[in-house]
Amino acid sequence: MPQIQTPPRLDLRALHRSYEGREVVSGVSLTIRAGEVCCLLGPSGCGKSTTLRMVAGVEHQDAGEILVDGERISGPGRHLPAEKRRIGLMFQDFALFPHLSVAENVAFGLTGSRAEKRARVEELLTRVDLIRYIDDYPHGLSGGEQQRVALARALAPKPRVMLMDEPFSGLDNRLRDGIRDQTLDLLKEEGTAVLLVTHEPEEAMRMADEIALMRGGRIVQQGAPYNIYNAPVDREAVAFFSDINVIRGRVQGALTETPFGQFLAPGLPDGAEVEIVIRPQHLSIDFDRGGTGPLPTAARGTPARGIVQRARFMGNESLVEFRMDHDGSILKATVPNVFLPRPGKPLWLTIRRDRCFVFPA
Ligand SMILES: Nc1ncnc2c1ncn2[C@@H]1O[C@H](COP(=O)(O)OP(=O)(O)OP(=O)(O)O)[C@@H](O)[C@H]1O
Repeated sequence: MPQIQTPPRLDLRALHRSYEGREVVSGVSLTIRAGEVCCLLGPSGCGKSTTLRMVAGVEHQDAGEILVDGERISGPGRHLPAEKRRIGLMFQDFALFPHLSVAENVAFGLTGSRAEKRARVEELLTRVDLIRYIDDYPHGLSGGEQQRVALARALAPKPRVMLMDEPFSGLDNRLRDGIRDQTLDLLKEEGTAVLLVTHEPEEAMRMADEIALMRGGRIVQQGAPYNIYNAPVDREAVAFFSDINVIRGRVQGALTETPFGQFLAPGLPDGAEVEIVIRPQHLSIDFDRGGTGPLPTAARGTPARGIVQRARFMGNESLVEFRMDHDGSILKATVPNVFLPRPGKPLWLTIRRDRCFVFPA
């Protein structure tokens, strides 16, 4: 039997957009299936919101196509207006209509009989746990409750695609996690394809099935959060998720010699400069034993000595900064719980070789 492939719910093909001669979105392509959440993650100004606005239909791309369920809704010679796209929107300043009740807000975009509308409103308000406020007005609700009403309103007409731009950034930290989880559950149940824009790595890791890492108008890497975190494409991709340490070396015979031992540098020519990038939590600290450190191992390589510059307690871990004997560079290590050695103390560092990333400099 031939397999019938359903097209992705949302399919962006090589979108481009320039303002005043400057390209701010350069060839963005991605697909999202029904029930999946894709996060566009990147620093401010990298073109995330512009991409979202093109999908919403409030802005037109200069080139490229947008398809929903295989139907071209925007491309050369065709631009379905925003209100015909069946795309839901949820933005940071989600303003509910203050003069309409909670029920009227949720029913706003609905068509059908009174009874049908009422049934859908009740269904959604029950699912966001706000049915008791159905006849109240928005001003009486907390920020988090208003946010959930906004979510119910956006989902009420059963949009095929939901666009969310930093939807949780106005909420305080304690509320945010709960609302994120509830939102995610509801989006999954509804089977909507979600394109969510954020500049916060934690939000992307928490929400996304897939992350598209954006920089300078381009998607530089795309994949499951685990893969983006553990197999980053370049130094900036590592640095976007955490503090980093960089150890420099030069390639000789596909190997790079460093004070921490040799590293493989496959495919790089002799003489090439490389950067070995490692996160602070993957450095280990060991005591000085009269001028020597721990014995070298295959997993952790050779130890190198550094002098503690400062140590700070960060809540569930401690951050220790070292000035390294071999080149005076600063390396940072984090350790769980409390470890606060005095400045000036010599200690030895080893690095988890399976957690190092080697990039050409
Ligand atoms: N209407 C416009 N006219 C001119 N330049 C614009 C316009 N809209 C956006 N830009 C520029 O395009 C670039 C990308 O903006 P965009 O809002 O897409 O970035 P972003 O990644 O969403 O950032 P942020 O998170 O800060 O919104 C920025 O340099 C911005 O100044």
